[in-house]
Amino acid sequence: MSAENQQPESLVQIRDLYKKFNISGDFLDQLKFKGGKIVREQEYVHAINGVNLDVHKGEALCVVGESGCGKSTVARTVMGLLTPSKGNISYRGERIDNLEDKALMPYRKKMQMIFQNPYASLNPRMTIGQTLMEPVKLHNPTWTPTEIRDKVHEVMFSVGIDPSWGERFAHEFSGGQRQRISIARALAVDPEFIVADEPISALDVSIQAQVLNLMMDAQEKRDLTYLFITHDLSVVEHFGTRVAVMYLGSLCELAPTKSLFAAPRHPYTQALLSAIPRLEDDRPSHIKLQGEVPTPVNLPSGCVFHGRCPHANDRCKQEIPMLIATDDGGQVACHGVEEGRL
Ligand SMILES: Nc1ncnc2c1ncn2[C@@H]1O[C@H](COP(=O)(O)OP(=O)(O)OP(=O)(O)O)[C@@H](O)[C@H]1O
Repeated sequence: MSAENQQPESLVQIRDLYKKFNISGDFLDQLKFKGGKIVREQEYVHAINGVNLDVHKGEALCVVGESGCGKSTVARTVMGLLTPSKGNISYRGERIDNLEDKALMPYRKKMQMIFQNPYASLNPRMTIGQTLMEPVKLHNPTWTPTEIRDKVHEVMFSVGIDPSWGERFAHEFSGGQRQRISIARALAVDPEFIVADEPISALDVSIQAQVLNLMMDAQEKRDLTYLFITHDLSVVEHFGTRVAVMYLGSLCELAPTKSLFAAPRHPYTQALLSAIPRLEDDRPSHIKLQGEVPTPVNLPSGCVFHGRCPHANDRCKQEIPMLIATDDGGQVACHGVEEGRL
């Protein structure tokens, strides 16, 4: 088989994933007076609703969408920080969402996470050296102190933090430097896969590009795979191999980055992209969506986007669209595209 016909290797598999959060409050909050009787009612936020997604080895898969669409919940569920309400997560074909702590250890070494806020994610009572040494020791129990120190120095150097600063505390560093240290902590255990949840959005605009370049550099040198959560489409255009677009807990489109920006298929993706300021004259005019995103407590019937979609018909109001394959190797969940109307 020629190289271009080969299927990409799937590193992480997200299957039929649902996550709902119980927001009913305590027992007394749940009691409601209805039809002359007291009844107990539970309320849920339906944060993820049937997401299927594969992360390919070596890619940077960006997940985009407006605030509250479920991006972070996908990231946290993949990392085992949240338990799926339904569905499962596999790593190289092995299910990991139901593993006990001990069985999960080898995967914790392979899978690392970088968080949005470098101020909150570093322990203020530990020196940077201690912060970086801790995971190296944990995941390499047979290593000598010299091997551990060498590894810490190597990752500090690779993220542009002087290894001689190991005795300093997190508060002695700027936001950009702290995020570099968080990246170093993730890299210190030689992971294969990194989930980065809005890793640059808390940083000054002037240093966002530096941190992004650092992550791209690390990807190339260390053969990393990223699941990159962001609301910033200009970041995606530079960083992403493929893009997954989410709306109200569902995946509406998945496509190679170039195709998505050149020819978005889903009406929601088209509206999102039309909002990016561009210099070219041929840019599509801004598509202004009607109304607000509905509440994830009471999901709309049919396509979750139908209430705001300029192309919705009766079928869209009733039937949930399935993801269908597109010519460019992507997928789109839209009745209009499937019917050839769009
Ligand atoms: N622990 C929780 N309890 C209740 N609701 C939650 C919880 N975590 C997330 N949610 C809700 O789930 C939905 C999805 O949240 P999530 O943080 O995944 O979205 P997001 O796309 O990452 O948004 P943002 O970019 O603002 O972080 C939102 O409605 C959010 O309020």
